[in-house]
Amino acid sequence: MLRIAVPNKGSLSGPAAEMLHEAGYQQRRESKELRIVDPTNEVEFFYLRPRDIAIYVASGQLDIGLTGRDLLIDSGADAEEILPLGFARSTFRYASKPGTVTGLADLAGKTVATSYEGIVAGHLAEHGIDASVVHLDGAVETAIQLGVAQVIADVVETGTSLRNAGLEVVGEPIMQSEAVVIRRTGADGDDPKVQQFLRRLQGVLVARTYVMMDYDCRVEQLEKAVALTPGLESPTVSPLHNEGWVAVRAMVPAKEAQRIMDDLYDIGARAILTTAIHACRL
Ligand SMILES: Nc1ncnc2c1ncn2[C@@H]1O[C@H](COP(=O)(O)OP(=O)(O)OP(=O)(O)O)[C@@H](O)[C@H]1O
Ligand SMILES: O=P(O)(O)OC[C@H]1O[C@H](OP(=O)(O)OP(=O)(O)O)[C@H](O)[C@@H]1O
Ligand SMILES: [Mg+2]
Repeated sequence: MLRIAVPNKGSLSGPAAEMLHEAGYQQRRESKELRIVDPTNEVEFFYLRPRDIAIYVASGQLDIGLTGRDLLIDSGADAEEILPLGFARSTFRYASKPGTVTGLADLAGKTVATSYEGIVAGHLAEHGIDASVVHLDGAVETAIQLGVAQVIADVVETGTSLRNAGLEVVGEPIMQSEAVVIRRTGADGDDPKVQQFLRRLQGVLVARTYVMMDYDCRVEQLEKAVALTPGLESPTVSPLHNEGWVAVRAMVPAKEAQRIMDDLYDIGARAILTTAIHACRL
């Protein structure tokens, strides 16, 4: 049975459970459940604190974990990222009161408050900056106002929390994060159960980012049309009853679907339809 760690709380837990559900896995019905078995898929899910997931996976007791890239790096655990999942996207940045710190070099001698001590200590050491780090559990934006630190290092998504606290970012982002699948460093990459799990999640990612496009076009326009909709392998082209016309079917990136429909229309394609993809195995 495959043993998988899933975030039990916080920003990652809802979208992670949703993705697993879309991939056909049974999920817990109630937020207090800490472990469930999905007998049909032969998977056991452990609902753990996002911060602890890399540690469990590195210990070898669990095969796979879903967590944030920033949490993985912060933990320093012996685990590696094997699939980015495209949700909980954020940057990790320094911030301070406007005018107090203008660049990275200004951090020397300052105190940085953060919940991600591992990332910050590593980043400061890498740049040879001698600053103190104070660990806080959350809501670190307030640390400056309350005099615990002059600088914070935290997750930034929309920037609303920083703005509300009257802070501005300092320097370039320390890292870009998103939810990721992790395994123990050097674990057997060919394990068929792990491979099947990853294929299912990849199927969800494709179903979320692509749509199916169908249209009719004249044979003379086919080459131009196919250039607009090359599909993943190659589009399906079938003859229509009306001579000189063909029907074309290809997957296209959802974000570009409207632009592609306009371009197809302009070269004479008609009856252009897009439909959602519910599941997929590439
Ligand atoms: N506002 C946000 N937007 C996107 N990702 C976020 C946001 N806040 C936290 N994350 C991501 O969530 C993960 C942290 O999850 P965790 O549950 O520890 O904290 P949280 O989501 O801040 O929840 P809580 O504050 O309730 O503990 C990290 O990967 C982080 O990058
Ligand atoms: O840029 P934004 O869109 O404002 O998002 C970033 C904020 O979201 C998270 O906070 P959360 O609400 O989880 O509280 P916490 O600081 O206590 O973790 C994070 O720690 C930032 O404070
Ligand atoms: Mg938080």
